[in-house]
Amino acid sequence: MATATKTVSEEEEEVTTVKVNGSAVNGVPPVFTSSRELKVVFVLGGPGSGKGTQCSKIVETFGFVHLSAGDLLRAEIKSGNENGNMIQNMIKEGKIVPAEVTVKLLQKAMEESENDKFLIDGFPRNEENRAIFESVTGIEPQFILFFDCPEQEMERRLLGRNQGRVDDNIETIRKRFKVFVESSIPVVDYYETSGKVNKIDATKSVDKVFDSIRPLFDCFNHVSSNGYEEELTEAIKQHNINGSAVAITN
Ligand SMILES: Nc1ncnc2c1ncn2[C@@H]1O[C@H](COP(=O)(O)OP(=O)(O)O)[C@@H](O)[C@H]1O
Ligand SMILES: Nc1ccn([C@@H]2O[C@H](COP(=O)(O)OP(=O)(O)O)[C@@H](O)[C@H]2O)c(=O)n1
Repeated sequence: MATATKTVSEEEEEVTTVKVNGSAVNGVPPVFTSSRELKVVFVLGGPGSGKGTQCSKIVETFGFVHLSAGDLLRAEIKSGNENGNMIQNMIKEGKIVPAEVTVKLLQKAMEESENDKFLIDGFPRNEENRAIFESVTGIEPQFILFFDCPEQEMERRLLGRNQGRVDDNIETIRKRFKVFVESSIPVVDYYETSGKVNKIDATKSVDKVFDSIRPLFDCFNHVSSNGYEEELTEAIKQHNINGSAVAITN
């Protein structure tokens, strides 16, 4: 009689062979257990550049799931998990939490969701974030949204944010800016070499910023006869022709 119980070897097989987007990294297969073809967009930019604000609008209009690495880490502190104290101290100091912790939270959130389109906000924040995410999930991002904003404007926004965050004070803000320039900009540079970065002028009004983002997401809603990949490539090309070729200003 057939039974629902899997043998150990069947379970091993499932974990190592049913994987997202396929490829093994350095010969080690990804351990992600979902078999869905997930589409991921990374949303990067300095603290206070408006990432979360725009992610909410993209979710409303294009049906993505918003995963904020910072929000997931803050929820972990609240949950009373053993890592909570360490995470709290890192955030207070504006430091980047070890990638295994953050990747595990992102992975769990993606596996628990039934959606297949994710905006991953505030991640990868350094090379370690990027490499571990890639090796664990096997996911290559569709593209990167990079919010370009001068520090003076980000500082003004953060000091007015009023969300009671332990890191929105001038001392920690300065540390976060330094970490952003030293650790996060190199990740943007890395993706720039494969033409995946779409720089957004984040100094404009919320609605104007969204207008400049919108064409990059249209292809997720209506796929032309050329197919989704071609439509996305064309949208990225047009975005760059329209005066936003990547030139990091920090
Ligand atoms: N385009 C904008 N112009 C002015 N203020 C903005 C703009 N976008 C966001 N803000 C405000 O700036 C603060 C930081 O925005 P937020 O989306 O939380 O940034 P991030 O997620 O990049 O840290 C918030 O108080 C938000 O309301
Ligand atoms: N990938 C990430 C994202 C956030 N964080 C931590 O969470 C803090 C807040 O990040 P956030 O993305 O919520 O906020 P912003 O700094 O973008 O405003 C960072 O300064 C880091 O201490 C992290 O360690 N690793």
